[in-house]
Amino acid sequence: MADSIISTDGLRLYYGKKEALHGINLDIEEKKITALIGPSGCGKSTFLRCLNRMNDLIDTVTITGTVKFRGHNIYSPKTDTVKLRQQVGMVFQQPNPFSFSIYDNVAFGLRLAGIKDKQTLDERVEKALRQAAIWDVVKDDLNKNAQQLSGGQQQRVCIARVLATKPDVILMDEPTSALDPISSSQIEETMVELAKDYTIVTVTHNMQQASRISDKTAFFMNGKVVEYGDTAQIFINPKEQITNDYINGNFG
Ligand SMILES: Nc1ncnc2c1ncn2[C@@H]1O[C@H](COP(=O)(O)OP(=O)(O)OP(=O)(O)O)[C@@H](O)[C@H]1O
Repeated sequence: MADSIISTDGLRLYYGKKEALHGINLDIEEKKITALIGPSGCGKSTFLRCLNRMNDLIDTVTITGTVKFRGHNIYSPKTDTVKLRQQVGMVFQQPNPFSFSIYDNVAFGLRLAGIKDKQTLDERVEKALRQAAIWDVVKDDLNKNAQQLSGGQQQRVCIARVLATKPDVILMDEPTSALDPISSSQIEETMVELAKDYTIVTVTHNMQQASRISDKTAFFMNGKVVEYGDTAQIFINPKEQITNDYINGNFG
């Protein structure tokens, strides 16, 4: 059996009194792409944000159950959330570079981690931009404001910003939905390349994207996982009729 890097057990999340996740048990396999699919409002983003404690930033949220990252419950009071978010980084739907230079965007997490040495910063920034497949485009323009790049380029800088801190897991919340088709397919290629070294969990509404790039798929409905398995099995031979109906666009 493949190794899981993250596993959730009985994970429940409440916004105030409303329960949005109803006891999720899911194992995320290392160095694979896992796609979270399901109709709008079923809890995909909420679940994704539980994996690096991003929901802590919302006051009304209560969480029960466990989320283990490499065997440690990340909801333990001992967890250093800054470190956790370096290990389990996040890329959002809207590219959100800070309004400062490309270099400073990518170096941001490194400086936060206390790295000051110029040569180390230069090396790590270059490596991250290469991994995000944008080094050749920006290498002569590192001082340019990142917000002046195209949407697809901005998203790559955001991916580089996450990669710079050497995460194990990259969470992606609809990372291509705000991009044009060419930029989207380029980001997809980058995701497949990155999955050789990193674990990726991605939320997507695009069934073709999920079937093209993911290894594993979890189908969510009403705050529960209806079905989870190898992407080929989920798309070709789902166990549940409702999964089949969703994948074939009968509702959504
Ligand atoms: N900050 C919040 N406060 C209160 N309720 C919320 C909050 N964020 C999400 N919800 C509710 O939790 C449920 C799950 O939302 P979530 O955004 O996780 O779904 P989703 O599957 O990612 O949806 P979409 O595909 O539309 O992005 C929904 O009913 C939503 O209204």
